[in-house]
Amino acid sequence: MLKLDELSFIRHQLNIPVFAVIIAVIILTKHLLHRPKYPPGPPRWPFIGNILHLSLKGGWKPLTAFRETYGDLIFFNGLGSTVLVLNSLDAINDLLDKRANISSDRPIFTVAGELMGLNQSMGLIPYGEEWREQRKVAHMALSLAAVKKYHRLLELRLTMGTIIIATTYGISTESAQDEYIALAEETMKLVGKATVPGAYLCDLMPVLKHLPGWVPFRREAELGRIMMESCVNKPFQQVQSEISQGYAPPSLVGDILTSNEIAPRHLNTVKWAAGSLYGAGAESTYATVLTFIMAMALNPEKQRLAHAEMDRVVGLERLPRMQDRENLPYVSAIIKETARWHPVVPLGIARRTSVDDFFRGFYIPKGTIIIPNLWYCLFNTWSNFPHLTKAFIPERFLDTDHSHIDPASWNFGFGRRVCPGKALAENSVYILVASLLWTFTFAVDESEGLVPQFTENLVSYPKPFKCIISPRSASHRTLVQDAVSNAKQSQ
Ligand code: HEM
Repeated sequence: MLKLDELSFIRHQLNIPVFAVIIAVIILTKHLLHRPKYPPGPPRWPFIGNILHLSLKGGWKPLTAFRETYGDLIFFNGLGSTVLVLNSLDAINDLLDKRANISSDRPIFTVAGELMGLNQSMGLIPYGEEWREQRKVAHMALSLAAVKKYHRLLELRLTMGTIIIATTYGISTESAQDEYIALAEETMKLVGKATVPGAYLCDLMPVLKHLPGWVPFRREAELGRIMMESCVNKPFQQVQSEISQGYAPPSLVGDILTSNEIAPRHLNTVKWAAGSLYGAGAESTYATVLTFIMAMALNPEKQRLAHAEMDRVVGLERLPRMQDRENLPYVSAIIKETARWHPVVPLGIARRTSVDDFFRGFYIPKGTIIIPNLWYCLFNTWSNFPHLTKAFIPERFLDTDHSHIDPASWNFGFGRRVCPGKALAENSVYILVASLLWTFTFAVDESEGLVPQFTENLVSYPKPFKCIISPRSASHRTLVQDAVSNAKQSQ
């Protein structure tokens, strides 16, 4: 350390500009040495940093391309935002599960959250008391024990949307289709687009939310808000009105509203917890089943193996049931391989850190958005054998040494915000896949060909494709027709 009189001596020996440069270099070096060390990432520009590199328009593809240069942790920084992309299951588990106390918040989506109003739903609500209350409501309907009572409903082979509407609000499947499902599906299209981090410039520069209402993204947000409110309010109000008229069919919302003293502030919690289930559950299940159909059309030999197992275990006289699952290992392996071949939530649902922290020696500032790049993690597991990665090989999950990580451990997220609908989703995907396999053969339409392509929204499903779906035999067709008319009569 130089003393004052030494400094003034040096100043007299050197001319003033040279002295100033030396001092500037010392200060800059000190600053650089003590600057927090962020994880690696693309080069930064002054002020805007490199945040604009973070275009998630191509879904997982641009992030995966960066991974080749920067490794498991990639950091983006600029315009007041910081984003950390995680490219390995170890890193994801370490941060989102083992350090869940600091990584369980969600990003602030100015457009989807604030302007459309989605920040009240369980998936986006900040980590805190209201979130905990909503999870408790969801747990009543979706715990392992609770979903057992839906087996009969699942065996009717209804779509997940119909099941959620029926169990949450007690609304019959036909009126659900007419009144609620079409609206919910339209709303989810907007939401799916709006909840990809960086989907709108306004999410990076929130000040833009003050632009006038005619600006296209503001108009989109207003439409989203109206649709969202309708989706959440309409079925809830129907249950309230049924209760006031003296009869409401059994349902999650009906049971809660009639069995407890509900404080008015809790009404909103129940309403949003219930409304969150359709949004979060229907599309991901639908995407899984469509991905399965595409995989089957492309892999006739795997399909034949599944048909053989089906015929052996279930036979030709009845449709598969829930309790057949443990005797259908190949069908279970097909379901796991479908999740691995194309995960339906390839970038998870982003998180946000709630304190400044160090992770693997790097500084991660409070408020950093965390994106788990699940797609890359699964691709990478077999990256030494690219042909094996892209191929659809259910057999990898029949390995007795269990060397392949079960998709159930990552497909539904991590830590405290893990998907509360996991048990219902697994049951529902199983019964739909088993029933489709029992009934149909899926084949590529040779005149059209089939190249797998997927959408790049939060929930990623196959882009429209053509394939030939035929009943496996006349007796399969008759049996299914009988099952459908019995199901209609029993509703
Ligand atoms: C195959 C079907 C499904 C998949 C792949 C899936 C996947 C996911 C994933 C990856 C998350 C993010 C978890 C995290 O942040 O770590 C999530 C959250 C969520 N899921 Fe699912 N899910 C499925 C079905 C369902 C169903 C059927 C429901 C409800 C009936 C549901 C309700 C939710 C809710 C409410 C959240 C937000 C939880 C929170 O933020 O606390 N999901 N899901």
